[in-house]
Amino acid sequence: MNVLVWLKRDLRLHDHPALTLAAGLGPVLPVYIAEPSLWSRPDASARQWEFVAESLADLREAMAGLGLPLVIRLGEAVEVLDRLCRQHRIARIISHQETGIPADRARDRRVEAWAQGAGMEWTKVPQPAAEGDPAAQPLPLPAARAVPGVEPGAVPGTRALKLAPDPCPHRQLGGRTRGLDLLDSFLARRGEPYRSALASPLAAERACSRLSPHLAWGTLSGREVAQATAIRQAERPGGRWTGALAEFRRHLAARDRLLRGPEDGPGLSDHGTGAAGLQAWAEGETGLPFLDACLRYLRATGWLSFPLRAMVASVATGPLGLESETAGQELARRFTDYAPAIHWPQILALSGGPGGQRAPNPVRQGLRQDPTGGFTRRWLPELAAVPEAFLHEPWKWPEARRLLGHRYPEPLVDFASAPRPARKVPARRVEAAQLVLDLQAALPCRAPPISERKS
Ligand SMILES: Cc1cc2nc3c(=O)[nH]c(=O)nc-3n(C[C@H](O)[C@H](O)[C@H](O)COP(=O)(O)OP(=O)(O)OC[C@H]3O[C@@H](n4cnc5c(N)ncnc54)[C@H](O)[C@@H]3O)c2cc1C
Repeated sequence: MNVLVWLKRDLRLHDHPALTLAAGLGPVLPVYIAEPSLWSRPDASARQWEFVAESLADLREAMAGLGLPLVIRLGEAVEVLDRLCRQHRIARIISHQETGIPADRARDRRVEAWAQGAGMEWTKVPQPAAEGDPAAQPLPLPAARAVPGVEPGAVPGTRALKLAPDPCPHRQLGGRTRGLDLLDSFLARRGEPYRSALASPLAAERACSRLSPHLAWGTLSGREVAQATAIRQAERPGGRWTGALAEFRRHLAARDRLLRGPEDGPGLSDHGTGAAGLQAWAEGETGLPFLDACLRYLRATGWLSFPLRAMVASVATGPLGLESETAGQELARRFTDYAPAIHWPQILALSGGPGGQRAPNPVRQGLRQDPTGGFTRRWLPELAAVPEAFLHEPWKWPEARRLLGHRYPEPLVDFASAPRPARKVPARRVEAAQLVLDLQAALPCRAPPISERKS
């Protein structure tokens, strides 16, 4: 029986239950479909596609080593699957289960309707969980035979997908090899100060695992990352490692819970309010230096640590008054690691969900997390002349009139009098948001962004 394995956010060969199942049934045709209708959504971006394209090239090479050509097609899922199944006498399709936004689910419903009409069996298997059955080992490389004679097809470029230019000079690069290098260096060296470094913009870049795009697009499985961490824990490295590794596993478990939680996320049909603050916020031109530095860093790298994501999101939906969907879409496009099942519950939780989060004050955050201003100055060169004492509040600088309104904007909001957001959250979203709040409450860097409340 010829079996088609439909790859989506699982761009690897290792620990791949769908591929393992297929390999046991007969010759395999692994296919990735670049779907224009999904890549034209307002939460998709060229930086995400470029990461995926690099991961596909890496996967293609790894599969070639096993004699298994990776097939890549540009087109809508139903048409591509229909054509491949007819041309190559496919009897069954196997893929992983996904949590996603309504657009993904609508696509899945169309594929289900087609499969039913065509008499095609489509089996969806769960992605391996990071935590759960401790005896369940990551799956080894499958010994698969290929369906012969399939034209492999090229990896489409961003132009073919009509993605807008999205310069991201410090973006993380895709491919499993890079993911494994990050995992090794995190567990061997970088991760020791993980707990204390999360909130610091300078330290987090190195002390966080930086595995998120690899987990989001599946070049590594959560289970293999958790298992490698368990092996490191068994070595009892001691000192700060003990807390760091336990905390890291807790985050992997939180990811699992969100991926298995209620599917949610907005329809993404709403392009937002067009509020005047949107562009300033998105470009890092709000006049609040630490916030702007974080936003510009995100634009250039595609990544921010958890506490800083929480700050930029809650300032947007709180004091700046942006719609959560608008702000969430803007952030989603900037994140190379965009994962709807994680992203949207976070956005909802930070925009007035259970517990009604109040935005942290970026001035206070700047003074606390970047006291000498190294990070802020790096991303805001126009503040070079501002003395350290005024860097996070340049409007208090006696010579501010030389700067504000010319080379750097006046602050967009007066933070001291910013209102608390109050939005009604639909009941079906509450459970997902609550998971996020549980995690936030337990974060070691309690201090800054999320738990801070102004009197
Ligand atoms: C507003 C907002 C939006 C977010 N959007 C995304 C997103 O689109 N994609 C994404 O992967 N993460 C998202 N996160 C969660 C978190 O910020 C990132 O996973 C993390 O910063 C990625 O860096 P890292 O890989 O170095 O994480 P580490 O701290 O090293 O954690 C390891 C892994 O655990 C998972 N993880 C970490 N924190 C969380 C969390 N709070 N909830 C669920 N899983 C977590 C991630 O897969 C991460 O790669 C968001 C957080 C906020 C506040």
